Amino acid sequence: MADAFDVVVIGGGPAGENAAARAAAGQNPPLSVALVERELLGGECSYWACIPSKALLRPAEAQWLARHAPGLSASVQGALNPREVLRRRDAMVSGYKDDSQLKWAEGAHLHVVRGHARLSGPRTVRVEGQGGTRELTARKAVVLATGSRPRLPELPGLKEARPWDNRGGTAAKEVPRRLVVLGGGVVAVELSQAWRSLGSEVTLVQRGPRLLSRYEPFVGEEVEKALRESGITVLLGTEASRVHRPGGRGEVTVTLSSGGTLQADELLVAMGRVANTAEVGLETVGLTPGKPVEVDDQLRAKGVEGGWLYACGDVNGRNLLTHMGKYQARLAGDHIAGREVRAWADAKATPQVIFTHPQVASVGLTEAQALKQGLRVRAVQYAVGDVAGTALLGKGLGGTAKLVVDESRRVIVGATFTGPGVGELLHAATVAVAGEVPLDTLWHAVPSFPTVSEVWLRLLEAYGL
Ligand SMILES: Cc1cc2nc3c(=O)[nH]c(=O)nc-3n(C[C@H](O)[C@H](O)[C@H](O)COP(=O)(O)OP(=O)(O)OC[C@H]3O[C@@H](n4cnc5c(N)ncnc54)[C@H](O)[C@@H]3O)c2cc1C
Ligand SMILES: NC(=O)c1ccc[n+]([C@@H]2O[C@H](COP(=O)([O-])OP(=O)(O)OC[C@H]3O[C@@H](n4cnc5c(N)ncnc54)[C@H](O)[C@@H]3O)[C@@H](O)[C@H]2O)c1
Repeated sequence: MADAFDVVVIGGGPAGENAAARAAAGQNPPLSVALVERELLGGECSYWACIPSKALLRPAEAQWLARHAPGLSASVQGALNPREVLRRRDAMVSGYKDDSQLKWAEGAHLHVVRGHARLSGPRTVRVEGQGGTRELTARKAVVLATGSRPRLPELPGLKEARPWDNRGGTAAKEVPRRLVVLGGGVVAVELSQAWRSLGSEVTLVQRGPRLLSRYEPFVGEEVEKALRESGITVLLGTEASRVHRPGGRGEVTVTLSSGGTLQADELLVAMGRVANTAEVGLETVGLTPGKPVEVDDQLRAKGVEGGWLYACGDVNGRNLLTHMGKYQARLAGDHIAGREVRAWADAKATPQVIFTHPQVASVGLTEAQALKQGLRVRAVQYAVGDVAGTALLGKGLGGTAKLVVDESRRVIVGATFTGPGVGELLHAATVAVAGEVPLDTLWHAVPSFPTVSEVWLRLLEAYGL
């Protein structure tokens, strides 16, 4: 017999947890919500993505900042202690156990079901778990929040070489002596820097002409310079053409399109993600498996009659970021609970921090994206190192700040910062972009002296205020 709930959520990552909790709390009496998870509550982000990667990067960033502080730099010239860094990483991922998340879910009155879930028709979900198969029905809605998995390109020998993906790259117990990284996006630059800081000889291989190509051009240039300065070999415009590692262990050889070869002890593949929709029963409700689930601005799957299927987080392919998945999930949960919602921040005000040193922080459109959308924009730029607040943090730490202004409305549609700790500068920009705060009003938002935020004042002056 089927177990009936008001809502069934498939996938207990950040998106699924937030959709479930928000739906459960959104009505009086509360809706009954089942949350189905096949591995660990908390999802990829908590154990094999955001949290461990940032835990691995943090000591190196603190060391970088200290090494730029006159008076302190001489005391911090030694190497990091890899054992302690890896131990800290293990603590930050709760030893790969989800007890605390389970406690939270119970506190939020969610009914946690363990197992692999598949849609088996409209409003029905079949769960295969250790205790057998269980059929769940949803009176109001099913939320798909199954996330994404790494994309492994068709490269001869790659699969057999058993390369690291984000799991190997964040959960490894040993520091490889030599590491080759394929890709030039966010995962590639963050994890290259993390493993280099722990002592690996790192070679990063990027097919395109620059790193981090989705951001303002200075972002890739400045991160590339920092990677090279830390001893990482960066190969741009280079592709791997085959991989050889007999038995999937030991030394791995990567053949490059240029003809040369690289030898390493580990190979990390960081070439993007694929939505987890191949094995979730999409075909039983008329959707195509294997592709992201396209959604409307209420996060309902397009093409499903009755509007009972929602999709939040990486699985819908809108923005592969934890905070944006959680944003969508809050809106989906509210909509299920009967509130009017519209998800618009995805398209115009998505913030992101890349936790390299220097950090990269961006929100909204780049200048090139704004021009492509046909906006009449003017961009202004200022050196982050030229404000007193940055100089006080240390010597030679500065990066670049850039605002993209929509000239017809005199509002900011995009902002990008590089430099020390600029991630914490970003929310001001997100408020300005999402709130469409007019420049003439921003002029009266006075940044404190001497902080890095004074770069806002200089940018507005550069614009002509
Ligand atoms: C190395 C790395 C670092 C990252 N760092 C950041 C960062 O710093 N900041 C940031 O914002 N984003 C970061 N991201 C992106 C972020 O991890 C994802 O955007 C986020 O995890 C998406 O959340 P989600 O809930 O959609 O999916 P996931 O976190 O993937 O969770 C999906 C859950 O669903 C479960 N599941 C899947 N299929 C089924 C099924 N059929 N039945 C039951 N359960 C199922 C999975 O086991 C998993 O627990 C990073 C990604 C990587 C790879
Ligand atoms: N700090 C953060 O916010 C953070 C950190 C890590 C990951 N993430 C998110 O996780 C997602 C996945 O990150 P990612 O770095 O894997 O993906 P990505 O899309 O950022 O980068 C993929 C890289 O792989 C390269 N590539 C793709 N196919 C290739 C091929 N066949 N041959 C050679 N090169 C190829 C691309 O040129 C690109 O450089 C991203 O959306 C990212 O935003 C966010």
